[in-house]
Amino acid sequence: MIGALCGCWFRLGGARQLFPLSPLTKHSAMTSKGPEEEHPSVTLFRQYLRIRTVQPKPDYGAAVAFLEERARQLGLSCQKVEVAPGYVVTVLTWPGTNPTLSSILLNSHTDVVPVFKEYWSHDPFEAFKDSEGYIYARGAQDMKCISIQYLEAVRRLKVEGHQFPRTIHMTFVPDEEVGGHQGMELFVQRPEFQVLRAGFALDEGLANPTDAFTVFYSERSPWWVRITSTGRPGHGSRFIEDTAAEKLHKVVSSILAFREKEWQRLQSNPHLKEGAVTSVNLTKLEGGVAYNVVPATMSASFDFRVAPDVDLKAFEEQLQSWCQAAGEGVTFEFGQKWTQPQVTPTDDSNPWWAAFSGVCKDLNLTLEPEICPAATDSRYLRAVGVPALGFSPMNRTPVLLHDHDERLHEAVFLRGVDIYTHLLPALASVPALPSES
Ligand SMILES: CSCC[C@H](NC(C)=O)C(=O)O
Ligand SMILES: [Zn+2]
Ligand SMILES: [Zn+2]
Repeated sequence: MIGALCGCWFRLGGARQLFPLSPLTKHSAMTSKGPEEEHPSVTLFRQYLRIRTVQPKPDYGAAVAFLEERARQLGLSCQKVEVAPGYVVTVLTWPGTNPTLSSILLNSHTDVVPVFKEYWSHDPFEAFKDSEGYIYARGAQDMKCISIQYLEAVRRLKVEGHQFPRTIHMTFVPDEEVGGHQGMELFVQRPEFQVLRAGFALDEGLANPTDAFTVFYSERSPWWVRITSTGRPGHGSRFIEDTAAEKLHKVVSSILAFREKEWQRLQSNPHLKEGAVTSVNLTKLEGGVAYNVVPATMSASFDFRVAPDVDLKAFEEQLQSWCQAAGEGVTFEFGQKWTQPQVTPTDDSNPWWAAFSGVCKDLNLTLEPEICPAATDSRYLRAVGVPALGFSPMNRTPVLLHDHDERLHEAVFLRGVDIYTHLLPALASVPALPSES
């Protein structure tokens, strides 16, 4: 029964027949009627979504076991690299026919962000599918869909008997949602990573509510800055001079004025996208012990996201001068400071981009190349010289990552499998680069 229906689904997803139903309202036409009719790729996706890899205590063991089983089913080798105690990077490899060429790295993270269960319409770890075909789950968009799409695209291509010159590695990494410090940041420094000889990587992007697909070619640099102001303490009833609060207020005003300037720059230029300007938010205020005690120390924490074209040395000097202008005893420290922003070229001088965008053009997909406003594991890959694109093939889909009721329509998910089924042959067949001959 399932086999017969699978055949039907595969024909629907065949080459050049991608999503023949154009408007979003036609999603329901590709919806399964009941569990017995569900596409097996969707069933696999829902199984993966049920694994509780939720921060701050992800069940990584269950995810790794799931991936090992996928490797077994697909006939792929599976390597486990423990980059820190309990933090395993799982690598599934489909060898290419020409081992002298660099490889394609398909990256996804296994962890997901926490939920506020009371705000969800369905249990976020049940992977409930409603009658229209929407799958509700934490990780449905970010980014368990992509892990399964990679696996299912590879499975289809292998079943069809394809082989490509370049090796394809699928890396499944932990810890991304808390910064990747125990995941990709360590992995790229390991000999096991060097051995992969990654020439190009795909990683996560973002859903796009329009007909177009977002693709990230760079990221803003996260700078988390804590400003500490010290001043004269005393009784809350007095006019004390040189207080910590007064000086902190000055710095906060300078930074919020800068925020306003960047916001206006974004608003007034329709060619600029959010990732192209520097953003900042005041995210923490700390200090004080009682209403009537003027504290000697107060601090403010900011989440800066610095655009990739900003001179970082000059930007740090700007921070310094805002603090100095506020008075004596105002200092800053970094909670996070990324200083290696890289841009993956999006013109035909980059053969990886030519292959990626060429497939999208053939499939009639409109791309919106942008700078990622947030930070993903792509930054670690680009920093070690691997060009990377952030791509989550979800158009006509509201951006619901990290949100309540994160969900993805099964037809969009399946179309994503089709898209990778076309992308992988092109990327894994990019001819030898000058550096490889
Ligand atoms: C800077 S480490 C934290 C990483 C996190 N990534 C995402 C995608 O939300 C962020 O940008 O805040
Ligand atoms: Zn993510
Ligand atoms: Zn995330």
